[in-house]
Amino acid sequence: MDDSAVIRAERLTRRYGGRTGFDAVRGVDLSVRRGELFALLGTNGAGKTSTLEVLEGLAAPTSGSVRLLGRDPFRERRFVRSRVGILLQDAGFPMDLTVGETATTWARTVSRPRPVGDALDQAGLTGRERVRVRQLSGGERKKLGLALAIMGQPEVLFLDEPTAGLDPQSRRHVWHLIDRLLATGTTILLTTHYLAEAAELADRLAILHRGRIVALGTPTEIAATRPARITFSLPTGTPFPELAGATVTVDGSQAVLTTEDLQQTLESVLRWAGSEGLKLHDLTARPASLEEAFLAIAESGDGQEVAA
Ligand SMILES: Nc1ncnc2c1ncn2[C@@H]1O[C@H](COP(=O)(O)OP(=O)(O)OP(=O)(O)O)[C@@H](O)[C@H]1O
Repeated sequence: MDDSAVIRAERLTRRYGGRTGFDAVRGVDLSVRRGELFALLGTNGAGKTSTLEVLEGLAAPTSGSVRLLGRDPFRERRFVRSRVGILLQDAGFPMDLTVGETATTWARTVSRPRPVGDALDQAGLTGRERVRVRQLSGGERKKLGLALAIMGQPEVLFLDEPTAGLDPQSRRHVWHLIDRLLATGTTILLTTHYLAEAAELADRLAILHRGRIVALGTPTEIAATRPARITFSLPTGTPFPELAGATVTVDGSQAVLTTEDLQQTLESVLRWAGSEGLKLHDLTARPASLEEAFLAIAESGDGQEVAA
C-alpha cells in the first residue's frame, strides 16, 4: 500500500442493520495520493456515499481499516476535522438564516477560515448574502454547501456529487473552483454521476458496483478496457473482408468495426478501401469512452475487476 496516501481504505466493509443486515460496502481497498483528484463512480445504491462517510470519519467501518492523513478519522475526529472539508449530499442548513449568517456562523467553527466573502465568491454566491436559505434554489444550496466545505482551507476535500442539480454554467464554475483548489495542493475525493466530468477532472477513479470496486485506474485506462470503434458507410452490397483482431458488423450500408487495436485496424480498413478504390463516407474512428466502460460494468451483473 502506498505510504504517500492521504486517504486509505483496506478491506473496508459497512453493514446496515446489524448481523443479519445489508452489506453496502464489501471489502473496498483504495488509496488517494496527496494532491490528486480521485473520483468514485457507481450506479445508484452502489455504495459511494456509504464509503465516503466512513472515509470522512462520519461513520465507523463495520470491518477493515481507514486512514485519513495517517489517522483514524472516526476516533480522531478532532485532528481530522480541522484539516478536512466535506460537502454532504444533503447538508440540512437552518432555513431561517441568511446565506451570509450561515457562512459567518460556520467560519467561527473552523480553525483557519478564509474570508467569508471569498468563500461565497469562490462558490458562486456573490450577491446572495442576504437571501434566506429557505429561498435558495437547490443548486444554490449546493453552492452554499461548497462555500462551507472550502471555508477552512482544507488539505483534503470530500465532495459528494458537487455538481448534481447545477446548470451547465454553474457546473463549469465548480470545475474551475476544483482546478484552483488542486493547483494549491488540495487532495479531492469526489463522487459524480457525470462521466464526462469524471473523465475531465479525475487523475484516477474507481467504479463501485454492489459495494465492490470493479475498476480502478486513470480514466483512459478504464475506457481502454472496452474495444475501440470504427464506423463508416459504403455502397450496399459491397463485400467486406475479414480483418484480424476486429469484429465487423455490416447493416445495409453502415459498417461498424470493434477492435482492441484501433491503429492497426484503421490501417487495414484504409488499405482495403484504397485498393478497392472506395470512398468511405462518414468515417469515424475513436477509442471507447469512460461512459461505455461504465455501462458495460453496470450491465454486467456482479462485474469483474477490469483494471488495477
Ligand atoms: N441508513 C441506511 N440503512 C439501510 N440501508 C442503507 C442506509 N443507507 C444506505 N443504505 C443502502 O446502502 C446501499 C448503498 O447506498 P449509498 O447511499 O451508499 O449508495 P450510493 O452509491 O451513494 O448511491 P446514489 O448514487 O444513489 O447516491 C443502498 O442499497 C442503500 O439503500
